[in-house]
Amino acid sequence: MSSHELRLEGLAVRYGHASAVTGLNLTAPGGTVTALVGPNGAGKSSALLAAYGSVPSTGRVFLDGEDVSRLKAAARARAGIAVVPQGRQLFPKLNVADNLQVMAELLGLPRSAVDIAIDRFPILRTRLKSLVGVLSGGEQQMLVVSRALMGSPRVLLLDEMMTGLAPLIVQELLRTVTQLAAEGVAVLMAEPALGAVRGGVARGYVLVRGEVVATCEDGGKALDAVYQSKMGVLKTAAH
Ligand SMILES: Nc1ncnc2c1ncn2[C@@H]1O[C@H](COP(=O)(O)OP(=O)(O)OP(=O)(O)O)[C@@H](O)[C@H]1O
Repeated sequence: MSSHELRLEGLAVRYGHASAVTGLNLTAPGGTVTALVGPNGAGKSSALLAAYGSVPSTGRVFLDGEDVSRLKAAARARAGIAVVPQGRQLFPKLNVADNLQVMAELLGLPRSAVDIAIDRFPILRTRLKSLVGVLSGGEQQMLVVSRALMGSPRVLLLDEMMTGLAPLIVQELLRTVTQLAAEGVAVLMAEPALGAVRGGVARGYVLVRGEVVATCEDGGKALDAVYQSKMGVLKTAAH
């Protein structure tokens, strides 16, 4: 079983004159879940989308040591980087099976890949012909995770995956994600607060205004404490 790695070196994202991410250095090794925590607007989504290749950036992105910075998003997806985007980006007027088929085609996978993806969460099989727009938030998120895993990715980027979901769904998704990490997938999870997922996180980075202000290798609980203390300092400084 091989363990994968995502490495970002000097990653920077700008929107016009505004800087969203500045010189981000980060490593997400397989075997564990790495978190990227930070308040709204910190640049978490921008960093993940830049790693995936769907927003322009400077700096370098390495997948298992290989520089993929020059590849477009579709090529990075085929190389093994998958994303669960904030807002899910499903096709609400297509059914569950057809949403998965779109990704199968993007990745050049056979029709059987759709069946395998559906079986990842049993509830999806019962909703196969349902339009995605009528699924619950939890069902939609399971579909997005199944879709992200279709190409057996080496790197999995999760952008606020747990926001607004019921605790039972959060725990089910967290089990799936920690299992994938244990199998060697490099998992990078961006969240504005660790909350219920603390237990699944092994290490992480605190991002504020596009910059890493702290790192932690001692588990989710310790990372949360570091994050809280950084936010406290920022609040105090603002007063
Ligand atoms: N498409 C865009 N055009 C212009 N500015 C943007 C765009 N996307 C994000 N930004 C800005 O970049 C900064 C970082 O946003 P980003 O969404 O990456 O942060 P975030 O940490 O993911 O926040 P959130 O939790 O609110 O999604 C913010 O100031 C945001 O307003």
